[in-house]
Amino acid sequence: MLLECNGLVKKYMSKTAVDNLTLNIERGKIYALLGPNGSGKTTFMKIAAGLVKPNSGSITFCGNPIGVESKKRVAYMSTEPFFYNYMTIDDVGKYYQDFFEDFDMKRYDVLLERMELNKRDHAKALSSGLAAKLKIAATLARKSELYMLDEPLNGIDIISRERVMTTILETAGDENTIIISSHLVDELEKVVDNAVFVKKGGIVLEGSAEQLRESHNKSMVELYKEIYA
Ligand SMILES: Nc1ncnc2c1ncn2[C@@H]1O[C@H](COP(=O)(O)OP(=O)(O)OP(=O)(O)O)[C@@H](O)[C@H]1O
Repeated sequence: MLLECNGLVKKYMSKTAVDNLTLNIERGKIYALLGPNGSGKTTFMKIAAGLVKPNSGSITFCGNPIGVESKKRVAYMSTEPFFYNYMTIDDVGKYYQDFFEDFDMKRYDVLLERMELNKRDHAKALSSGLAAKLKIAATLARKSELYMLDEPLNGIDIISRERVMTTILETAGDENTIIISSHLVDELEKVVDNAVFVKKGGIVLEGSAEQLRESHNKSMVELYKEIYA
């Protein structure tokens, strides 16, 4: 198992963001992490990325606790901006290269081309959609075993979304694992292997997307509406 979580709890003061979450993530699969605003998706990803410590429960990556070693092998893309105002797109690549041993500049160049981004442009001058594409390019340029992308399609126009999703899947490769959180269930439905429905910090439904569709005789969009309406 790539990631094993047992009874994870994370509280922010009196607010329980992740509540007794138990989940196994398998290698080589694509996961949709689904749930309404405030359901705990980001907090879970931050725990798995080693940025937030759970109050209780356990989480391991390849059998070892989350820490310095796992951080080298896990690429996490947050919803927050990550570059400084002075940076060009070229600088963003160099900055990432300094931070991450697995960052591949050639791969970054290919991704920039796919995303129609120019290395000389200033990151702060990009439209929100282009800035979203830059974040994806920088994250995917790492040769990681687990990619966790928090709302990667936010701000990206409907025409580009399919191309961006294809780029994500092709770049990550079949042997690696992707967890994508999104509200755009219909966009994910076409591409994911597994779906995890989160509500109030816990998992309410989880499994292979195909099996969930078959056993409930509903699309993921219909299931989503049923669970959260
Ligand atoms: N740093 C923080 N301090 C206090 N409360 C927080 C903090 N981060 C998250 N929370 C709270 O924890 C809960 C879960 O938040 P989280 O961001 O994990 O949800 P989410 O499912 O990712 O939501 P969204 O879809 O809106 O991004 C929310 O109620 C949120 O207000």
